[in-house]
Amino acid sequence: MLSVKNISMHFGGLVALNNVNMTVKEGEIRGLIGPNGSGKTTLINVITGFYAPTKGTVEMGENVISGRTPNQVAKAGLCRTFQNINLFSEMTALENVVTAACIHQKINLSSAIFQTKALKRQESHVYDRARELLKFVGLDGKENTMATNLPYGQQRLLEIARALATEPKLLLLDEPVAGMNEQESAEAAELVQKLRENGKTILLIEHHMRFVMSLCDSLTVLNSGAVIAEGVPEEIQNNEDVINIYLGKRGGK
Ligand SMILES: Nc1ncnc2c1ncn2[C@@H]1O[C@H](COP(=O)(O)OP(=O)(O)OP(=O)(O)O)[C@@H](O)[C@H]1O
Repeated sequence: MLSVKNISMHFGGLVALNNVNMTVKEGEIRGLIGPNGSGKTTLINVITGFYAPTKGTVEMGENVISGRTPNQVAKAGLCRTFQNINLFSEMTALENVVTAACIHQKINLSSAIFQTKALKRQESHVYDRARELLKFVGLDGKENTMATNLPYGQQRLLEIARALATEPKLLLLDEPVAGMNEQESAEAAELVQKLRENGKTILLIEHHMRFVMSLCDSLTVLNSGAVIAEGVPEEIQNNEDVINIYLGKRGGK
């Protein structure tokens, strides 16, 4: 579904990514791990169109998406959540999801001015879908709560609902459980499982090793901008290079 081909990214003289290759298969949960500064965020920014790579291509199915804008990438079926919460804090939970859903709506000027029946039908469909998504992530009853007034764990769930509103084929979750307590991360793990059962393909960047190892079908490990290992969680846990550069350092929490 997603193919990262020979991607390099240079910032001046600094080589943040060096010839990275990665394939994410339809329906899988792929983990992307690596120590701080290994290039995970840079790779995500390349995949989602925030950076144009110095070299290489990113493809979604048959389409080349590298070099396109984040909006165009979202329209091609790839949506992300952010490491730091990136919600519209002065909007309600429902409004946050509705706003994201609008990228798929084709509203022409005359129907907006004349408030046609078709437009009203479209609007009511968007609101229904947004309510459904809030329920799916466990936020039913919170529709009218301001995003900023939700507890931290629920704000992260709202981010996921908002990403889902763009109907992505591939959902990219950037450190979804960062800052969550154990109970919240267990709930987030259940949600990610539920997403997979619903046919979503997921690329997950996360430092929380137990979360990653229990959820992912396969993992890609980056170190100093290069892929040093790929495989199922058990292979990665037993890979000596990985143990030395990453799990060993962090004690595999
Ligand atoms: N916009 C930028 N300009 C210059 N250097 C950058 C930029 N973004 C990232 N880098 C550098 O690229 C390298 C990879 O950083 P990156 O943030 O991608 O790593 P990471 O694996 O996501 O780290 P973390 O786990 O701490 O988020 C680092 O040396 C970083 O300083």
